[in-house]
Amino acid sequence: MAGNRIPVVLIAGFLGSGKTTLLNHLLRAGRDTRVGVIVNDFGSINIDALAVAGQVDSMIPIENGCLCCAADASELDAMVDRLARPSAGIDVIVIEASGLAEPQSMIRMLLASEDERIIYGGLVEVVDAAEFDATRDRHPEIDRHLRAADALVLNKTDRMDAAAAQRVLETVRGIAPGTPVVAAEYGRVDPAFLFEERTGPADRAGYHQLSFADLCTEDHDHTDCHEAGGHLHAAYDSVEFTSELPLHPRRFLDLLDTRPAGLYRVKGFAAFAPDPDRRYGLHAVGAFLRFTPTPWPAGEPRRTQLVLIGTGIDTAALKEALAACVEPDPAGVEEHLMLGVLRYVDQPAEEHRDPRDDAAPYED
Ligand SMILES: Nc1nc2c(ncn2[C@@H]2O[C@H](COP(=O)(O)OP(=O)(O)OP(=O)(O)O)[C@@H](O)[C@H]2O)c(=O)[nH]1
Repeated sequence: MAGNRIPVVLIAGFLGSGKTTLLNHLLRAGRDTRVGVIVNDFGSINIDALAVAGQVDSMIPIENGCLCCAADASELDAMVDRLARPSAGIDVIVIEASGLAEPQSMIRMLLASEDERIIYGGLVEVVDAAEFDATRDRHPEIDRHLRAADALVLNKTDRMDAAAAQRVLETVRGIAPGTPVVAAEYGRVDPAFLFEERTGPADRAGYHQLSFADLCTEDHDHTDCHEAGGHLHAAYDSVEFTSELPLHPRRFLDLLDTRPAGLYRVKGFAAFAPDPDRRYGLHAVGAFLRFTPTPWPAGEPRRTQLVLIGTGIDTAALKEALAACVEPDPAGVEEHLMLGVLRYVDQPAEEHRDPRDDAAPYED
């Protein structure tokens, strides 16, 4: 009976748009809803999974490759099935796609699922309002992603003035006419916008959830884009970096401050030699850079783990440069060298922002 099926909601959006932040918000705000989560990150270190761990009823991380490139749907099917088993008591399953995912491929997999306990609950596309024009210039295929969405979250509106936000809103509405759009800061949207309304009656105004047939019509487009290199993956490389020894703050900051424009996304956790008791969550999205220090969770190794994603980057040189940031003699590094890092730490002045809404894990 379709009415009892567990909806599977897909959250997608370009690199750094705020998918994990939105997911963390939903997990906290939708207290009465038991959410099962599948998190698919681009690299082999699943930073996103680390960022939601501990806040979720049931989570399955997927590393090493984007789900949308999986040859068949069976892997995804098996995971969804695990979460949908009655003993898990899950009300809704949310899949966070990687920032380079091709949402149509994932929708197709979900619609093809023969699991009778689930039903595709729609695609929610997160848009970074502040980066929207630049991202669209580089990747016109983003329009196709917006058109596949059932709901759009225009995120990061705090990073621009009201007129600019309105202009982006109108552009987005023009690309995907009829699709509900909600403006948000730090992914703070009413969970009902994603969970209940998205899985509501298919005939209400504005609702145009894609059917399998719609996707097959777009297949042509999709195949072409894979082959012609239009798929977002085709243009991007990633570097993963792990170190058991802490980093030298100045050397690491120099590397970040001079990062090439193509290095669009950096995320992870850093350990710095002069501040051994704190773990520095790190996010760079385009030119934006921020560190979020929190105490190291008890029992967790004080290890630096980073994922760097970019286009036209020299991955070998980047790995070498990162290795050169490792400090073999942590005790000899002076504390004042942390000042450069602290420039990128948010001050508590951001009163209206609940820091727990950030993608970094605050619930130690
Ligand atoms: N100013 C501002 N920053 C935000 C907002 N939402 C998210 N961020 C920040 O943007 C950065 C990236 O957020 P994430 O939630 O990790 O983005 P993501 O889409 O999951 O990233 P990928 O999985 O790498 O594609 C983090 O530093 C967030 O704190 C927002 O509304 N305003």
